[in-house]
Amino acid sequence: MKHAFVPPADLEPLVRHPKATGPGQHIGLHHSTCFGCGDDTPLGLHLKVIAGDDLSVTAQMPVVDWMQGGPGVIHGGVLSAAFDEVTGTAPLLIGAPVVTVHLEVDFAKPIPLGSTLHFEARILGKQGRKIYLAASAHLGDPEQIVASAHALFVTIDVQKHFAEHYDKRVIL
Ligand SMILES: CCCCCCCCCCCC(=O)SCCNC(=O)CCNC(=O)[C@H](O)C(C)(C)COP(=O)(O)OP(=O)(O)OC[C@H]1O[C@@H](n2cnc3c(N)ncnc32)[C@H](O)[C@@H]1OP(=O)(O)O
Repeated sequence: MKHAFVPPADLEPLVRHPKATGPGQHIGLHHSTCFGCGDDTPLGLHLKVIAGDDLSVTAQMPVVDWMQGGPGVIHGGVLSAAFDEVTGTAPLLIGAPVVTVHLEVDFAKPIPLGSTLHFEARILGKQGRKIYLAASAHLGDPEQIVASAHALFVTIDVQKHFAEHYDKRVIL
């Protein structure tokens, strides 16, 4: 698949945190009302991201009617949000809470309503606080990639980062 993103050649390698979620296990929620992974959002992606056995994760997402963009196919923004969530969860494997600073999505094929997207994301490495990831999605045949993404996240101090807006959080 053609894409423009070029990760730096001198990325530092990373290893799993000793307390990282085990392979095959669901990586815990960011929080229960997160649009990407929360259980308590009436409209949300409800993604369950599963740890791989290295620095990778997987997730599946049924493409349901409210996700429609063009007639009969997924909206590109919904797909981008799913990539954001899946790639943004993977750094928990190295014990790093992060936020997105850059996300690039390549849309290769139309993705029909009624299909199920299978995501895979992997950590490529880091440079200081910057964590680089690559991800792809298929509809059941891993050889047929329908979309791919590259993401750059920056590690944060969770308490400090969200302090200013925490009192405005939505509680359901
Ligand atoms: C309950 C648990 C929940 C845990 C939270 C989990 C939630 C995950 C949810 C899914 C993910 C999301 O949607 S997150 C929501 C969307 N994202 C955000 O709201 C982030 C908004 N941005 C920010 O708040 C800020 O930019 C920060 C905090 C990320 C970085 O600011 P900073 O701390 O001042 O650091 P700064 O020096 O600017 O940047 C650090 C390094 O990153 C580089 N950098 C920064 N931005 C970019 C960029 N767009 N493209 C390239 N590089 C960039 C800088 O050059 C620098 O590199 P160098 O000079 O060091 O080389």
